[in-house]
Amino acid sequence: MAEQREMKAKTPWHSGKVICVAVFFIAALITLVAIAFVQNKPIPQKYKYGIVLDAGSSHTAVYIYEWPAEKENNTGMVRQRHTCAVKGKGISSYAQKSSGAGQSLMECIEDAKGNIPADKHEETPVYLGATAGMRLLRMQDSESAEEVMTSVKATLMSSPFDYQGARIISGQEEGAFGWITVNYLGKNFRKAAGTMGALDLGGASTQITFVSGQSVESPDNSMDFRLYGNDYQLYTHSFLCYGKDQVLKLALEKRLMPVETSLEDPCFHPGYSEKKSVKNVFDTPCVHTINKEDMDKSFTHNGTGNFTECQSSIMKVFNFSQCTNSRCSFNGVYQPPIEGTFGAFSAFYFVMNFLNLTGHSLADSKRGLEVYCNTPWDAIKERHPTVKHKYLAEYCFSGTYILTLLENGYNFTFENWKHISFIDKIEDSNAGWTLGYMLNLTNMIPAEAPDTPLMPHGGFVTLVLFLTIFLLILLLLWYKFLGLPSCSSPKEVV
Ligand SMILES: O=P(O)(O)OP(=O)(O)OP(=O)(O)OC[C@H]1O[C@@H](n2cnc3c(O)ncnc32)[C@H](O)[C@@H]1O
Ligand SMILES: [Ca+2]
Repeated sequence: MAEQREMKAKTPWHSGKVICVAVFFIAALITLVAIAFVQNKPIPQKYKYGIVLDAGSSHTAVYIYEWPAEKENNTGMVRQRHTCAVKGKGISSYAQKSSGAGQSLMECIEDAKGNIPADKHEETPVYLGATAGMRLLRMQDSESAEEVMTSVKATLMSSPFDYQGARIISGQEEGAFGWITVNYLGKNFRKAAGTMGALDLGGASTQITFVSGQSVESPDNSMDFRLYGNDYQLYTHSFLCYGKDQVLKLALEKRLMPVETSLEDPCFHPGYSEKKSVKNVFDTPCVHTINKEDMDKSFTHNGTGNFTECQSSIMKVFNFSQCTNSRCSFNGVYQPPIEGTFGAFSAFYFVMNFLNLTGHSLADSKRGLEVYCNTPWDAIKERHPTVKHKYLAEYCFSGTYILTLLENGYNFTFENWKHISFIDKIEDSNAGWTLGYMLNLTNMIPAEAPDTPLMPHGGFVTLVLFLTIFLLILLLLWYKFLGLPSCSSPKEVV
């Protein structure tokens, strides 16, 4: 008996208690591994969607955004899922037949239906923001502007989406939301490095927006935001009539007065010659009104292709003579000194990208344009047979305008020119005001930084699993080298 007891004491695996403990260990281990697997398994992601229609002066674009439902307050989580370009011109071109404005959106609304899961249609907000084209129409004919807006509202309200409004946004909003978009996409709000200014060149207006170290002197140019726990005072200004289509009319107006039958233009290529109607130049509130007789005339627009002369003629569209603030850009508009880096998008990008000037210094850009503007029109057409005729004819003018606006208008220098990046998209999402507009209206940018857990959930579960296995191994090693702690009473040991 004594021998048997001794044997059992030496081979504790035979002890009922040990078997019991081992069974519990193994069961606990299996449970832990199972929990870790289940918790770490990717849960099917739930997405939310939002639609913004950018009713610009030249055209309307529909943007569909998507984001993971539970992460909507994190910077950089919303991305552009899809875009649809509305056929035809901008909604302001439907002034004489307002019902056509709403009708023109139908195709892209159908397209959006196919791009968002049907069960999400009802909860997907849809917004429309109209910009400078509608601002001009409102100035010219407020009744027609109202009718056009009523028409687009009706179309959006009849869609299955959650209609959240259609309005003409202000120039300050256009500038500020463009700034929010580029900095949200660049994840700059939660970085110490600071933010990026935004430069937007549309067809009818242009915006400049940046954080200025100096206090903004004029209240009209100041916008305050508190985002992710930081305060930003923005300088922003929108120049109505200084988008690339309207500014061409301003430049032509200066050269066309008094109305002649032909016009020699250094901003168009040598050999370019087209008959145009005077009405096409003077049909906007951006230029002076002329008498009806002159309005019905036409003129021949001849190119002479000279960059330096083109620049001098473009300088005439800016007024540098009056400034009631400490400093101004042009037309008496206050502007603090340029600071930091800038993202330049829309036509800034389209034009500079076409001219292959997105990565060049200001001096090289001027040299490039000198050669380009002087190239005969026939050679240009031959080189770019597929490019839209209107764009192609105007790249010399547009490029020269961009350089003049940035250097002489906004006071960029040869030195800080390199801080401008000409951008179209940031990580597959277009730079523009629409994303910032939606983020703001859906309260997706919190004023205070959301609390973030120390580590992601998956990491936490994995860490707990590893620590448990580690403890189990320690326990086994302890048993192997020191034996099982005795369960018998001290009396028996004695
Ligand atoms: O902001 P607003 O002023 O309302 O105008 P928009 O929103 O319609 O203006 P866009 O940025 O869409 O375009 C700016 C201008 O660039 C023109 N544009 C678009 N694509 C272009 C391209 O590939 N090359 C040259 N010009 C282009 C367009 O016709 C406009 O005149
Ligand atoms: Ca625009």
